Amino acid sequence: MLTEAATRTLADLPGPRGLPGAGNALQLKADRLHLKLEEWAQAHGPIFRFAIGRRTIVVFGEADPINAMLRERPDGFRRWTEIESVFRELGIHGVFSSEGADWKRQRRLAVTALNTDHLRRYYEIIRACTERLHGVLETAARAGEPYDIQSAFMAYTADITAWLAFGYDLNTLERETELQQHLERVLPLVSRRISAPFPYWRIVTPPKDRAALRSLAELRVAVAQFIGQARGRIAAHPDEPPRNFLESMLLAEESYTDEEVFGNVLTMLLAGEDTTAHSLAWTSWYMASSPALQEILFTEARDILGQDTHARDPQTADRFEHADATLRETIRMKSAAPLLFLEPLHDTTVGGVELPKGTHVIGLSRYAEADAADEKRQLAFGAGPRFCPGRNLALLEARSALAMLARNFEVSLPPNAPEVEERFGFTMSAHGLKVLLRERR
Ligand code: HEM
Repeated sequence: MLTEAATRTLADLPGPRGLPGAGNALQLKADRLHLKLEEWAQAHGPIFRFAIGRRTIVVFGEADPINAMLRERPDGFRRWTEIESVFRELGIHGVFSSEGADWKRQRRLAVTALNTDHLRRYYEIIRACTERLHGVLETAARAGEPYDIQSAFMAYTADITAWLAFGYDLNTLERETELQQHLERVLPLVSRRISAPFPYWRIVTPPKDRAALRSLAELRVAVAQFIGQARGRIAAHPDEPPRNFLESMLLAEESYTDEEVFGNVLTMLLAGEDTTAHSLAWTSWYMASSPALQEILFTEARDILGQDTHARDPQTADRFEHADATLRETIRMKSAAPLLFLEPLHDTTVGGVELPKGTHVIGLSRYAEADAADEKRQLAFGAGPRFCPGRNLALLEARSALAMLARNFEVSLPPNAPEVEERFGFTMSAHGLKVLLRERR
């Protein structure tokens, strides 16, 4: 347990002035939450408090106390209670939203499914999706119109995650499918509900929520298909060991409920799609904004790939040092997860502040990272026992896509394009990003 001496209580902390009853709720927009909190950290210092309705929230913007809390899980800290209840109510409750013993069991399977050996054995999946992505970008380049590259990256990451974690080839890259639009609506819904001052959805369902709930219902139908296929494969080859996360859940001795299997399939899709796709989208924005960076990435890709369009094996994918460094720096500056939601399970003290059990805490991972040059203290993928198990997959698939992009296309921003904005919807996306692509020979 954290045992430092407390010098301040919650009441002693600085913070923005709010209104009686509403607190600071009226100063916050759900889709710009991270920007407002970072602005308040500048104004009030790295540890401050604000309120949404009657709920006081303590914000930490320094790497050390955030790291300390993350490392105290699962016994000292948990994710916000609302994360579990909202995910559970929406039927997407899995390893991300679980706690305690439930989390431990699911975590083991997730880590095994996403471990480096497994990924390298199945690199062919990443390669095939990179080749498809190349085809899709080629068509966009020939059309010559401003192009929504973030959607293409979303299809790319959804296809890889589904194929690797469930053995199911969605092929949203090449097939007309609405699955991706459905996926895109779910995390913003989660975000609205978690940060709501009260459970508004018990009283009224706004149109945005209704659309997201319809999407969730469609996703459940699609997920039932993956599970049906996996059960079919297991029945046909009963002696073979599980080949992926879904088969491990279906074959595990300690059986998983249908709700847990569903929840985890959706959790993996949601965790694996947005984060990596947004990071790739921001990287393409940096490329489009910096001809010098683009030249470095192109030269590296041409030197390694020659006339080939993409990396055909994991050893080649590992050679793109500049692409890797660009991705890591992008993930640091344009963090897909700029807010980490924590809650102490006992009364405790962090950063000299007394935190009673159940206090809502937010860690500003990007803001805190600005002073965390040491990679061990960086927070873009979290830290401690709940560190992102998909980090290596994210970096491998992103490297493969970025090397392909840099080798085959020049990326630019359309003339007079509106400014690209950071938007928060549980993950942080590049809102309004459109690029022009030109094929390289
Ligand atoms: C650039 C890409 C990604 C970023 C920035 C990212 C970031 C994060 C962060 C910050 C967390 C919370 C960690 C913590 O609480 O300490 C997390 C958790 C998680 N991520 Fe990722 N992630 C990425 C890609 C992926 C991918 C590709 C997958 C899987 C396909 C994935 C699966 C998960 C899961 C299952 C959890 C929950 C772990 C747990 O609660 O034990 N992530 N990720």
